[in-house]
Amino acid sequence: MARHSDAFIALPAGYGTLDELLKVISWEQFGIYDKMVGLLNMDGYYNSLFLFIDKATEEGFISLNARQIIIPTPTATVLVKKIEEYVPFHERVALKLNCQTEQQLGYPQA
Ligand SMILES: C/C(=C\CNc1ncnc2c1ncn2[C@@H]1O[C@H](COP(=O)(O)O)[C@@H](O)[C@H]1O)CO
Repeated sequence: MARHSDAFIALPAGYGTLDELLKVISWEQFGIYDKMVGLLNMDGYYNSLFLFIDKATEEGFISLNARQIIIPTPTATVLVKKIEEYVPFHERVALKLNCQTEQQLGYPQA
């Protein structure tokens, strides 16, 4: 399913959504996908997650390039606009993996 998607978005939710969100961010980090990862940060729901991500970036656990993978938006309207305007840029990722590697790692197939 991920392979056929135009973008990944997460709405305010719980563990299951966080699981999927962090997974696609990780895939993007390794260059498996280069699709927009949008977060509907309605009423600042995910502000504390961004505080954590910024701390991890400051501490060097997340690269500055990888920090930019996730794109927060305050409303659904802005989220859709950002998806329409999104331009992929692979240079932000540290390592480019291909589909064969993806299969070897056991990532889900479409
Ligand atoms: C095996 C995989 C994922 C397992 N998790 C889920 N699978 C399917 N549907 C899910 C999963 N986690 C949540 N959901 C659905 O999303 C709703 C929101 O959940 P959240 O925990 O509040 O984010 C929930 O109601 C479920 O319908 C593959 O990676």
